[in-house]
Amino acid sequence: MVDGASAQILDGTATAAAIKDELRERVVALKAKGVVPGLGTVLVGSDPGSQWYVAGKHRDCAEVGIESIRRDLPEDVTQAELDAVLDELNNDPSCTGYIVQLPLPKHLDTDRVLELIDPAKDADGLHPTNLGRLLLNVNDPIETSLPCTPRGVIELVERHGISWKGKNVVVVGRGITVGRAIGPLLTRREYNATVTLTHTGTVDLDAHLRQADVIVAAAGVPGIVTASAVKPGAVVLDVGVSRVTDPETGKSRIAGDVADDVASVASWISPNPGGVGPMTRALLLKNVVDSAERQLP
Ligand SMILES: Nc1nc2c(c(=O)[nH]1)N[C@@H](CN(C=O)c1ccc(C(=O)N[C@@H](CCC(=O)O)C(=O)O)cc1)CN2
Repeated sequence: MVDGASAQILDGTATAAAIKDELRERVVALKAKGVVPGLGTVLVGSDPGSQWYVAGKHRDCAEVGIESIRRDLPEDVTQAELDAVLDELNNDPSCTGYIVQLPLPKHLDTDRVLELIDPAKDADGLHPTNLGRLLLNVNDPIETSLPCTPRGVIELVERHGISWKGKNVVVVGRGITVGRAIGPLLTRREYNATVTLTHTGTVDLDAHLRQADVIVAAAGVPGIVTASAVKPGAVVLDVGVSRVTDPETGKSRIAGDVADDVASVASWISPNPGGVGPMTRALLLKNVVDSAERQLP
């Protein structure tokens, strides 16, 4: 965008609401065939952000008719006690899929926890088997869950009539939930994008960004993507979530990875909040419904 114009909005709130409407109908059809989808959540500790996300997941489930099971554990839960809860959910037939809210307190072993989730019940798509299947491309068509945020980013763009085909995509951030997982998806023949994975150690990040038709900013570094590094007309997705304290008000707020002035250069931009976050939640529900449908005889 140029001449004082502002980018169009990739509206995650409205798109997530449309996805939930579709899921509601699919849940009704599943129940008519005797399959009741149920999402479990495991929350350790009392981090306000994590509590808010988990409460949101249960509200979302109620909205579309998915049953939900909640396991809230104290901050000082032992690894053995947590392992036992995972074992219980793995063996609970009413729980068709579940997630462990991340991050976990430091004394717990996140890799072990993700490995203990039954891959068939891994609603986040973060079990090593499921991430491996994504890399090996055996999960195409989808047979087990794919990570929710990458799926959310892809659908948010497509549902605004924008094709990924032939696009040069620059991803910023190498985390497991977004950065590392989105490349293997977007390079599938179905999307045919070309993906460059950059990160906070990349030399001359801005030079990479200037080549991008689409930027997926998921580094968790407030304002790392600035207008001067964005090609006019690029599509920009802000996935970053950092909590910062406003020096003027003293209040805490969410800061994304994309600086405000990028809206004057990009053609489309996802707001934050209201962009990728609601899509992450909607795609979690979609993972649960997809996996319940795979259980149909
Ligand atoms: N097990 C997982 N843990 C975490 C994941 C995940 O996908 N699986 N992602 C994030 C947290 N997250 C979901 O769990 C999440 C983050 C943000 C939002 C969201 O809707 N955000 C709102 C703004 C919220 C606010 O103002 O605080 C928005 O973007 O509009 C949903 C889900 C880390 N952990």
